[in-house]
Amino acid sequence: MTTGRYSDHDHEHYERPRRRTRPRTKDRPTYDDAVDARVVTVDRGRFTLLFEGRRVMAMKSRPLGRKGVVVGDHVRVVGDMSGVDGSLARIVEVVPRTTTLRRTADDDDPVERVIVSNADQLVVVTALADPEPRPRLIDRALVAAYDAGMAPLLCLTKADLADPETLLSTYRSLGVPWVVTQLRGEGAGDLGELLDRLRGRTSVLVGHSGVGKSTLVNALIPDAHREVGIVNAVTGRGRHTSTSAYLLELPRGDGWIIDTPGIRSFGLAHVQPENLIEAFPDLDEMIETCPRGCSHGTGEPECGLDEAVLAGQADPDRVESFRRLLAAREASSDW
Ligand SMILES: Nc1nc2c(ncn2[C@@H]2O[C@H](COP(=O)(O)OP(=O)(O)OP(=O)(O)O)[C@@H](O)[C@H]2O)c(=O)[nH]1
Ligand SMILES: [Zn+2]
Repeated sequence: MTTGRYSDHDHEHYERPRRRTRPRTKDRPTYDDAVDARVVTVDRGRFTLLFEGRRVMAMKSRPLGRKGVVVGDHVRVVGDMSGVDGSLARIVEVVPRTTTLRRTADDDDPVERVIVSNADQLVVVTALADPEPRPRLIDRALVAAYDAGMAPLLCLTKADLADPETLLSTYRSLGVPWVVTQLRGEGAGDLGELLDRLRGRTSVLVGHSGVGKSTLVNALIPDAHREVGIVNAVTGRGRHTSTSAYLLELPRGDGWIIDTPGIRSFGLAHVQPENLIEAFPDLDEMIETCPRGCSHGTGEPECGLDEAVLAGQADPDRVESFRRLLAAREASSDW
């Protein structure tokens, strides 16, 4: 018997349909004995899975073909699930993803790739000072979040060093929720507000080097042991042994976070103005009158957004913020 479960469903939109070189086998195994697990991290083709509270190593099995398996994936697995040294299970299916976050193409790899799946919140970690906030990068992260259908959260670290007001004024009209944290200096350590925002969700933490992301992860999950500090003077990167994303469970089952030491920028080339404006329901209805092919950017002739502003039907700050994000798609800046 064949089931649809192992058909060649492709959840990765970046992949062009591939010509099938082998006929679909009628007698493909159905893996009734497969169990559910979640991908914790990926290292050179080997996957660390979480299964019944323990870590199990696994590899992809043949039926998956070239389909990617990424951190955050819920997978179906067969084989040795003992997790003992040297054991290796096999991933036979990737459960359809609810969200995907991609990193940008780069010189080494011209394809935008999914790096993390099934996260519902993107936490943009930014220091209020040392290093200075980089609004362009925040904007790009927000575009990635809106496009992926993930809720954005600004996490402003090092509140002992600077006041958040200047930065927040830039994001107020976007309505992005925010929390401030402080893990050094007097009165440091209260993460209650952040924990409230993380509870019951899977959150991806992104941020460029030195913003205090590892410090934060270690404070949230004391046995995470993420490496802190020492930025390499030559590469500008932290001294991470691994650059892969890593899924961690918050204490007391309060939710999941995915740390992403390796992400240096987001793939936004695929983001269409129409995808982005969907995250702005108040503006979405204003573009119905736009001429065909309108990109809704600044200076577009007869864009419905301008008309709505003139008619007092749209908040000019909202329109400006939307257009700023639209323009941030094109900026190519790394973390
Ligand atoms: N003043 C101040 N310093 C902080 C705070 N949180 C972290 N730091 C310091 O900022 C530096 C960078 O912290 P990390 O946690 O390594 O930053 P990171 O974002 O993980 O950076 P990479 O490891 O390079 O990816 C360290 O020296 C921390 O001690 C804070 O709340 N206030
Ligand atoms: Zn328009």
